[in-house]
Amino acid sequence: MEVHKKIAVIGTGNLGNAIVEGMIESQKFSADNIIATRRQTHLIDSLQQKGVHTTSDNCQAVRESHIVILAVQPKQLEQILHEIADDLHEDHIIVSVITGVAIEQIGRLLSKPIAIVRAMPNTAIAIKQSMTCIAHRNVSPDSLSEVQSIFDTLGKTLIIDEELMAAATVLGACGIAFFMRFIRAASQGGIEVGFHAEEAQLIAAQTAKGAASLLLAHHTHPEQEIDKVTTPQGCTIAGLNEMEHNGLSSALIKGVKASFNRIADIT
Ligand SMILES: NC(=O)C1=CN([C@@H]2O[C@H](COP(=O)(O)OP(=O)(O)OC[C@H]3O[C@@H](n4cnc5c(N)ncnc54)[C@H](OP(=O)(O)O)[C@@H]3O)[C@@H](O)[C@H]2O)C=CC1
Ligand SMILES: O=C(O)[C@@H]1CCC=N1
Repeated sequence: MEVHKKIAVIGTGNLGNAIVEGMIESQKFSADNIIATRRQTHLIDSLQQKGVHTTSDNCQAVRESHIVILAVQPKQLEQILHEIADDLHEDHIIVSVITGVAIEQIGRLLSKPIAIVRAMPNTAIAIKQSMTCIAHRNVSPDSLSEVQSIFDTLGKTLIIDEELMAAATVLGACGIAFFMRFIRAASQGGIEVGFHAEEAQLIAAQTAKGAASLLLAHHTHPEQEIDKVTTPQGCTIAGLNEMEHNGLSSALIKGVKASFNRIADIT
């Protein structure tokens, strides 16, 4: 489905940039219909070269758009809302990808009846492979499906209760960094056992993609797929058990919980 509505991304940093890149890559959005803002606009010249309208004028971006994606850091939100409040009207849909800020908080800061949806994508949105969790309160079915269809073109989506948004952030958004670190460690191991760095990374990354794809295609539990790899008295079980003796699963679970606990301190 093509998206013809004008979309403003307020705060085109790491995530905002990935969102815009994904929209362009998908060819479902015309670059003409995307307005990307940040104060240092020269840092998004690459988007401008692809036809995106770039500006530091958040109010103009809001006036010219229908959907407003807020992608600034949590500490920058209040000032942004103050700045754009007068230009927001009831036909706008706000999509906040900001960590740790509730819909109710945004609504209170705006004190206007505007549809607000929270979305939690990850940086794989740049290549249309995001996992995006979406939460809303009292948004019309049409507005919700409009927002969901945007993220559907950029990966997979799941509608969740807002209470689960912090958990979604950790598992889905921070998860990109967690899996990257796993791939880096696997690559480093691969170098120890004989590969050049680029070869080791290719093997580790494609293998990680294959493992994830198996779960998504078969709808199996990871242990079922592990059982198919662990030949009796073989090298896989020897390696896996050594990793577990050193706390692999425990470290990952503790890391997820540490990230989750940090979200409560963000705002
Ligand atoms: N990075 C990620 O993987 C994910 C991030 N998030 C959330 O997304 C949000 C953004 O994170 P991230 O992209 O990492 O952070 P960044 O700091 O990279 O991006 C924030 C951007 O906002 C811009 N900005 C700040 N103030 C203004 C302003 N007054 N007007 C316009 N633009 C402004 C900054 O640019 P400049 O200084 O030039 O104005 C900056 O590029 C956060 O709330 C984060 O929690 C959610 C999921 C994943
Ligand atoms: O690290 C952060 O706070 C943000 C939220 C999820 C990914 N990056």
